[in-house]
Amino acid sequence: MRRDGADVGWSLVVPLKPLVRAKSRLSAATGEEFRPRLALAFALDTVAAALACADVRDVAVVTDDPLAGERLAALGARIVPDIPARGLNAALAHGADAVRARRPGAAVATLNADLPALRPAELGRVLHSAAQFPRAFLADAADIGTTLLTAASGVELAPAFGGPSRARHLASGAREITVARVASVRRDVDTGEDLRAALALGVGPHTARQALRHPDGAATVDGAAGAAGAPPPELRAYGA
Ligand SMILES: Nc1nc2c(ncn2[C@@H]2O[C@H](COP(=O)(O)OP(=O)(O)OP(=O)(O)O)[C@@H](O)[C@H]2O)c(=O)[nH]1
Ligand SMILES: C=C(OP(=O)(O)O)C(=O)O
Repeated sequence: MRRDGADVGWSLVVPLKPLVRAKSRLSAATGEEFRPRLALAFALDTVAAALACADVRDVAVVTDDPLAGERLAALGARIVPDIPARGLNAALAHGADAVRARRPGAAVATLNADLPALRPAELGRVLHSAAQFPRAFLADAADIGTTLLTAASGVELAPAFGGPSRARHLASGAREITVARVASVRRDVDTGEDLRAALALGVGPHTARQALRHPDGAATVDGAAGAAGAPPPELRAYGA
């Protein structure tokens, strides 16, 4: 609550599967051992960048994973236990309910946990645009899925994620956000190719560290950095 009494700022809901099952489509590119570590790194970079966004008031992570819960709570996120075996949309509705149980007038935004290149200022631009509509969403980089869905104060979230969710969210009456210069908010990582695209944008420090540890990762990160010996852009603190 601001000093003038206004109840402002977005409450974010971030869903995260147990790490043992997360990012299954990445295992072909990264190997089974590395996949859960990367899934955790993506979530840490996503949540750290979200918490650094001036328009974000708080972040609730819906997860049953004990390690991820501990690490994300240490960043400042609230951990909401999942409803087991009900899937992503139930987890998101549950997270929004948990937020609004504490703050009934909350404006809620869901954000996927696989956005390792997320920039706080870009998330801010998306949220400013979303604030004009009762419900709004941002399509993923492939223009097929969704990375963010918002519901204004008093509006039901009604999430319809999974597969081609951009079309589903459009059909549900949510407004598509088309603001420019928000590539990092759309850059979800499901495959090895997506990971290379995120590294080229510049990922947060947790993902950068994992990429450097991976047998093939150092070459990828050096490639993204450009000049040999220069500090990779991925290792910089979050910038605009
Ligand atoms: N809490 C919770 N989060 C989920 C659930 N299913 C998916 N998610 C999260 O929702 C986002 C998008 O999920 P998916 O694309 O289905 O799963 P993923 O782990 O990212 O990738 P794949 O395993 O390759 O499908 C990610 O942040 C997931 O961790 C669920 O049942 N509960
Ligand atoms: C669940 C979704 O994401 P993903 O691309 O990770 O499957 C979605 O876009 O609705």
